[in-house]
Amino acid sequence: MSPTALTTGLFLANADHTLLAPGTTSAELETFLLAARELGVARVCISPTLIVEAAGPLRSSPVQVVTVVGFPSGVHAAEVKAAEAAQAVSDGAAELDMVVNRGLVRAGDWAGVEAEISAVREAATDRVLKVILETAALSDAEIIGACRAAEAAGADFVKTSTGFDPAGGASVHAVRLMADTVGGRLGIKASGGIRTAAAVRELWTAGATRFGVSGTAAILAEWDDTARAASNTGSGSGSGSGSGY
Ligand SMILES: O=C[C@H](O)COP(=O)(O)O
Repeated sequence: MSPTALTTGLFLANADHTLLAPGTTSAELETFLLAARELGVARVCISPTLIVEAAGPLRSSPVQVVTVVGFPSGVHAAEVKAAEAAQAVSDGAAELDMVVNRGLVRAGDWAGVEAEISAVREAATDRVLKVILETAALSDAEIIGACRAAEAAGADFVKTSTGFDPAGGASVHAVRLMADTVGGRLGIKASGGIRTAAAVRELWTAGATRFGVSGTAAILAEWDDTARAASNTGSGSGSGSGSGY
């Protein structure tokens, strides 16, 4: 099934405009948030210690806050990730992007992977939960296993990448594999190294339903809705489900 054409509006509704650089100052955060309002993105993804501070610049705007848990390595104890998630909920995050413990994934310890995702799920029962797999550092079998564990633990999305790992970011191959495994039941967030409108369209066609992008302004600057016919010719498994999963 071909996905719905990805218009500017649909992209904005499914974009998590991202600023996760360590060392971000209050002034940089405010500039970023005001730009996010101008761009019209549905959400911003920021570091957990900045959530409370973001409330001021986002006041009276529909922009929601996404934050990260166990970021970027994922090698935190499940209890620590759960506590971090609980704090983020209390601070006002609408969505949580947790980094999975990649060592557990590579060891094939699916019960362990499911247990740590479940711990975060229980700490944030009414928030959208995404599980970052760092797909560029995993084999296909590991990606499939991690997607299944995320689904079993009650996650809402699986997400390709932190954007900070030397192994790389989102790929069409990984997104297609994730979509083939849990697409239609879980959302698929592509993130890390997505710099062009063409890349966004390609990932959408492969099955991505959400985009984590720091270069949102540059992507929008070159966006051309008349190119949407081209995005409809792919044979990916994307659900094209708008702002849902
Ligand atoms: O989670 C989102 C990523 O950190 C964004 O990566 P990027 O800066 O390469 O767009």
